Amino acid sequence: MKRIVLLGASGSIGSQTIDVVLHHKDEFSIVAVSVGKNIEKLKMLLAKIPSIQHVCVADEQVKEVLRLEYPDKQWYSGDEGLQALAGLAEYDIFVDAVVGFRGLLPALTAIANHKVIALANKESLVAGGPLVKAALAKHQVPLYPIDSEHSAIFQCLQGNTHDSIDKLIITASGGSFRDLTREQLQDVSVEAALHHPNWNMGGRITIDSATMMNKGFEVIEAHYLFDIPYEKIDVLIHRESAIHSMVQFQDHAIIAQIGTADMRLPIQYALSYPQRLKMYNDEPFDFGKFATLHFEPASMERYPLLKLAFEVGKKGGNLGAIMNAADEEAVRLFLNKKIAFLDIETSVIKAVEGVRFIAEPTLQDIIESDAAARRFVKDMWKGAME
Ligand SMILES: NC(=O)C1=CN([C@@H]2O[C@H](COP(=O)(O)OP(=O)(O)OC[C@H]3O[C@@H](n4cnc5c(N)ncnc54)[C@H](OP(=O)(O)O)[C@@H]3O)[C@@H](O)[C@H]2O)C=CC1
Ligand SMILES: CC(=O)[C@@H](O)[C@H](O)COP(=O)(O)O
Ligand SMILES: [Mn+2]
Repeated sequence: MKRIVLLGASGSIGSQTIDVVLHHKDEFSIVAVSVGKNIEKLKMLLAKIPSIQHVCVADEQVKEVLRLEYPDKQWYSGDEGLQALAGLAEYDIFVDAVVGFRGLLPALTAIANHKVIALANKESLVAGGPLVKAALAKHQVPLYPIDSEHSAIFQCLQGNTHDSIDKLIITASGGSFRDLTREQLQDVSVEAALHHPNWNMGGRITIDSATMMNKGFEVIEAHYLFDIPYEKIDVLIHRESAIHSMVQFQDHAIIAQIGTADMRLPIQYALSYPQRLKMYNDEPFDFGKFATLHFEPASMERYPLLKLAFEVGKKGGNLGAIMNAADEEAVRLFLNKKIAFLDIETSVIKAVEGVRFIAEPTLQDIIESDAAARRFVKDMWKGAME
């Protein structure tokens, strides 16, 4: 029985992780969860999953109220609470499914605590890739990707050596606005942006898919996860999201992982690796629904944030932290209808140019760069927020 600590239990990945766990009760149990503000969902989880002993919520006062209601649980709050869950002794797998930069410190704590990492929180690698890699090596801890493309690549690599890889081919749906020109992006709505063609996900990542910031993050994530130089990572637009990514080998063989657009497979594989468990929904991929698959190289002109991510990845330093933080703030402003869709790109590009570059950042530098990039974007749009 593998015991799981799950950050972000109320979110899209969190909910699907719980679904996987509850369908494999002999394999997994959840001992700790965190949510942000969704207390209704938390109460539902506590009623349904008695094995949960430790609970973290975002707000300290909310925690105190819940402590009185559920005195048999251990309660935590805020970012310190997330780290406390990561540092618990009695568990096996740390599932990082909280959104944003706040996933980084708990990931580092869980690694230092010698727990197996199942990583959905790609921001940890975008902002702190070298720190995460160094910690994994130091503590000899495995990390399994949950992100669908990286799970696909991880699956394609099974049984193949690193030196046999020619390149990674990361597929991209193109996002909510893939059929619009850049001119047509001027005044698109939040509601339209939140309508992803193939996946049902949290708000931030859905907007990131539309700007292709998500794909840029995934390029950096792949660079760190698989130790592959940026020159050997391609992005291919594939509208159907049937092929979740591919690896081209030295002999030009290409291995692809195909499946329904359903995160329960990558989540389950990260939890059960190296085993493959039965998928309980019994809805295997239906080739009849995918008679034609489309492929097209991703245009760097159409998607400037994808271009920026390659540049940021190659320059390294604190630029990943700056890019992620600026994007987090800009997406929040867009979702709150304070800025327009294309202002997200402007915010991120200007923050990457404007916030001080540090070539070899410490963890403290990364934390400060994150804060500086957020201030930069807030200052940029001060007028819009009043
Ligand atoms: N959704 C997907 O299919 C995929 C997601 N990912 C990655 O997985 C991660 C999670 O994404 P997703 O599940 O879509 O996101 P969601 O927005 O659906 O969920 C985010 C989770 O983080 C919690 N959270 C938000 N703010 C805070 C806070 N201030 N303090 C503590 N917890 C907080 C939310 O809590 P609450 O709602 O209670 O406020 C929720 O549990 C991201 O890093 C994303 O990039 C990667 C691949 C696919
Ligand atoms: C499900 C998943 O892994 C997301 O990151 C997904 O990749 C988003 O789709 P696109 O970024 O390809 O639009
Ligand atoms: Mn992905």
